[in-house]
Amino acid sequence: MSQAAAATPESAASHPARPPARAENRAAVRIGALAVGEGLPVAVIGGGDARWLSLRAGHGRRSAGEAIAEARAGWRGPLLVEPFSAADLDAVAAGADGVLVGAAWMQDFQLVRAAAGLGLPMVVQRGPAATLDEWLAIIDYCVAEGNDQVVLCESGSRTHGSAAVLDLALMRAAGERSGRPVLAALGHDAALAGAAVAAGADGLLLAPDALPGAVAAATEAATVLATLVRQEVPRTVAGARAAIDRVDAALATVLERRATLAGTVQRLKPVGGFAGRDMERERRLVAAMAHRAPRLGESRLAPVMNAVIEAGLHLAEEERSWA
Ligand SMILES: O=C(O)C(=O)C[C@]1(C(=O)O)C=C[C@@H](O)C=C1
Repeated sequence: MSQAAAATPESAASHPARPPARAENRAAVRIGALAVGEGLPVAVIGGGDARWLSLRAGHGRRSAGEAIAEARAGWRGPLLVEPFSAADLDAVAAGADGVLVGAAWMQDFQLVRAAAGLGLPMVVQRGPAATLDEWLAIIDYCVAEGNDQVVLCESGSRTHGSAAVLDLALMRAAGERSGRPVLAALGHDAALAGAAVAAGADGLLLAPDALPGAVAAATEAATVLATLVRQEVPRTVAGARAAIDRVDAALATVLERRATLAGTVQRLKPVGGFAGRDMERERRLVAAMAHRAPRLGESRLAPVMNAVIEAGLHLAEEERSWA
């Protein structure tokens, strides 16, 4: 660390916090072409990565075969299906890539066993009053049927008759204790997508009819935020490039935001733009950044930040309203 960096007030005294190291790549479960639990990216089910269909929604009045065929007609990717009863299981086996065990019937052991017997991957939602032990016990029912492909999905507890409250600590504990991938069921609202990703969700489950805005917000959290809060260790060129693409997505988001803020400073300063350049301020911000990027260090960061700052100043001059 240089003396200048040590003297910089913006810089933290201690080392920057590392994203939590979580047991990535632990026991990935494949749902069709989608691998859940293989690290990043976090899967968005009910979004671009996979769809799901609930036969419960129709209370068994609709033919399972027809409903699955209809879902398949509009979607070629991975499809999860939640059966209404054992009568649906043949159609599920024929047309689905995985079975969703809904929160309402997590403890219908007969149906869970029969569904597990299909051999398809199982996504097991936690019943609204189920404890962690009761939830994890469902894995044993599946394994007893010879089905080891289990993903756990936290879908919330009911408190005082209100909407379900997602328990992200429980989701995390379920992942750690079981060594299985975990999902967070967000319903129609992606407001907790970032929190779920930070808490270690391997995937987000949105309602089948979630609006595009919610899908976009969940996808953004799964891509951009996940990169900032989770570590990944790719082992192939393709994997490393995919990881770089995610980092670049985060970098672009941050660069755009920085350019906007730099433009604000130009408008507010007595002398803005290149004419008002403050090299001492630039030196100090590079020194502060070197704390978070110690291997790059000040000497490598300085030209990068010079380019970033100059791009911001050019943009501000183009959009000149401060002059
Ligand atoms: O902080 C300022 O005074 C700015 O104008 C912003 C900014 C920057 O982009 O960070 C740009 C030019 C200055 O030389 C220093 C910093």
